[in-house]
Amino acid sequence: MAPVLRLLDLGWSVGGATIVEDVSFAVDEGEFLAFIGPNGAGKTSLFNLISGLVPASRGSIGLDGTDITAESVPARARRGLGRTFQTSSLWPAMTVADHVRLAAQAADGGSYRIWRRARPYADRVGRVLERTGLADRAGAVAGSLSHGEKRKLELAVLLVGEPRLMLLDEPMAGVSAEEVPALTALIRSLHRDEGRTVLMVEHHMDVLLGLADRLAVMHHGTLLALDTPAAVMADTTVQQAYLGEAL
Ligand SMILES: Nc1ncnc2c1ncn2[C@@H]1O[C@H](COP(=O)(O)OP(=O)(O)OP(=O)(O)O)[C@@H](O)[C@H]1O
Repeated sequence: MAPVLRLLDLGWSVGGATIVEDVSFAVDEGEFLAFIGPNGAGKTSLFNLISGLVPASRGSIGLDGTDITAESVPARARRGLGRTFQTSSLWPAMTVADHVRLAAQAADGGSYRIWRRARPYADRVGRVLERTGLADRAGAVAGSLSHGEKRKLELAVLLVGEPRLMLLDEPMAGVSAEEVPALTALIRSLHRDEGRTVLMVEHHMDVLLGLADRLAVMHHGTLLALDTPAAVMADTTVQQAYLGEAL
């Protein structure tokens, strides 16, 4: 079986600086691969390359055996690749349900036209809000949500497009300690119960240990290690890269 995603010598340079360098790895269907690494290591840049937000300077990206290196963000999304962002991408004055409805319209190839009729999307929106635990917040504006609810809404916006491969960039960022377990359980369920392939950047190892099949360590734009969590944590090169800090 071909891997879902295959990166080969992927690189990105901007303004004379090399941000991502010679990154190669493959991800199998249904796998959960987590990315760790110090600030500025290139994790978000790598996600930008995979999702098509920035063009690759070198190397290639294959999805289901097709070379998508030159494809646009929407073309990749149509193939089932979706992502969330490290910083919140919500409209504070728009309701939870409208966020998901507009994302559904966009996923159907429509535009983000706010005046389009809501009814055809009601069932789909309802299902996604139920799935993400936001059904009772459907009429609330995004600005009134807790940080954890905002992260769930970002997942709902992603899920309504039915991605098979989800890139989650620090989905716990800004979330209170009390809200982390529910969000972790939701992400685990999207992976284990629905079989979605997940790539996730996360700084908190305690969150990742119950989720990730493999850990990828980024350092200065390169892939320093890629292995099971236990093997990565025992890797002396990784330990040195973190200057003795506990992972
Ligand atoms: N558009 C850009 N132009 C110039 N430099 C950039 C650009 N985007 C990112 N960088 C630089 O590339 C490096 C990697 O950034 P990136 O955000 O990918 O790291 P990261 O591992 O995701 O960090 P963090 O954990 O802080 O989110 C940083 O030094 C950053 O300043």
